[in-house]
Amino acid sequence: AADAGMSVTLLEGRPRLGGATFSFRRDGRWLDNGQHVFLRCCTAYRGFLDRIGTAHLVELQDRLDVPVLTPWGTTGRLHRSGLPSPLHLSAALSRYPFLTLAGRARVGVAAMALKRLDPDDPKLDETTFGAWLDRFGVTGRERAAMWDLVGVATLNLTAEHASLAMAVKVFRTGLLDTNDGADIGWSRVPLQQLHGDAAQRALEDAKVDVRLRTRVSALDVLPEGGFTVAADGATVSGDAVVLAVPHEDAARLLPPGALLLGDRPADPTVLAGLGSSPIVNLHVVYDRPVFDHEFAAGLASPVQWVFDRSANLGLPRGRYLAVSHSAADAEIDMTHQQLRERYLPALERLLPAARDARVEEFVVTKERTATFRAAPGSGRLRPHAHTAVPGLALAGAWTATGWPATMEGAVRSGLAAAEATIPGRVLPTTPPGAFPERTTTP
Ligand SMILES: Cc1cc2nc3c(=O)[nH]c(=O)nc-3n(C[C@H](O)[C@H](O)[C@H](O)COP(=O)(O)OP(=O)(O)OC[C@H]3O[C@@H](n4cnc5c(N)ncnc54)[C@H](O)[C@@H]3O)c2cc1C
Repeated sequence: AADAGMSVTLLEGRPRLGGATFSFRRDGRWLDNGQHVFLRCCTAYRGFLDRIGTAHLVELQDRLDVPVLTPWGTTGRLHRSGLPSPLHLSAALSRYPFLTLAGRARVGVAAMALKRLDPDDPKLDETTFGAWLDRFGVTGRERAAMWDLVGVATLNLTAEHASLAMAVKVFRTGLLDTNDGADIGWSRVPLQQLHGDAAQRALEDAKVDVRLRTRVSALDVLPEGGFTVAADGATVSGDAVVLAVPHEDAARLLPPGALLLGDRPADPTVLAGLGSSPIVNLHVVYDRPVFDHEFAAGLASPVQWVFDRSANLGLPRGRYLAVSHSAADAEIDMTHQQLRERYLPALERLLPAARDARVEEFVVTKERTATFRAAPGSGRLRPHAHTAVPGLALAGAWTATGWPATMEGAVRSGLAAAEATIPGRVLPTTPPGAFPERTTTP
């Protein structure tokens, strides 16, 4: 909005920007609240990094390549070639050691059927991805070895709970529509540096009045037009408001009659139906290198994904590992000790070098409401940016972005909300598939 020439005030309840992507200091070291990755197909997110001047601080694989580790020592690889989709995955599939010949055929047939589905078809939001996979005779083992490996990390739900519509979006956009969509990217620096701090600098350069530690308690529509926002004893007024808070907070703050679902008025309390899905991250520092990869997925292990974040702490490679566990309903209430007893032996089984290493630090970060639950029916509960009140727009990864709860969805929602509040103004957007040199003021 500031790029489009608006005078903008940003009210943030926390003492920092960055929202669900943040870092914290512990014993003088920066740890992220949770490992965040993006894919090459996340064009709006990558455009956002470019806009705030941090695109050079991320790594993006030339080609998708994921080592898949097992407790019995066999390592598989999910990787792509330069061939056009779907041939780009055929070599990996034919050599993937965790599928039988029949299993590979079933994966191929299901992938081709999935490519023909439209993620915007509301019917797909009425069933689970798991129920759909069952139609192809996909076994539990194949589901774990292929579909959940990608699906759980991106949807934050297992196939048996995830909406088919969201799964189609992820697998089509990432793996099937183009050959390079799923190349994986990650930050080389703490998230706070990549997002929050850099965004604050970019906003202030764009003359945005950024007010931290300013929690909004009420949002009112004025009879004569315009809005007032009450925040920590102060009142800010404006011609337009973007409400960019999680859905639970939006439900409390939305003025009566404002929410539209499918262009019909809806009571904001229905947003509670979006629910939440937790993520648990474990940060383990060893006294010596134990890991040979940048990251890897685990199979038949409580370790879903493990990342080498040693560079983040200025340690030699392979010493600081971040273990990311999505759809963590069973783990979220475990104690520190229970998580330690579950994950350290599991890491030793996947990484033989960890067996002789000493654990110097074991830190747990839990995000109970990490994302909304992308379950069947969630599509109906995700509003578009515009509301029934002209000048009031909604933003957030939970709104109707077409994406699951991701950084990409969050950025897309922000652009849509800014456009919705500025009638007649065309804002900089990101052309699909392109990584813009720089987002410019129109
Ligand atoms: C542990 C974890 C791992 C994840 N991994 C990935 C990943 O690998 N890849 C990926 O793409 N996505 C990932 N995500 C999801 C991604 O981080 C989120 O979808 C995205 O950041 C949400 O952005 P948002 O702007 O919608 O909401 P948020 O980032 O939650 O921002 C909302 C902001 O509103 C503020 N706020 C709330 N109420 C008020 C109020 N009353 N007044 C003022 N301010 C208020 C909050 O303080 C917050 O800063 C992960 C999330 C978590 C938690």
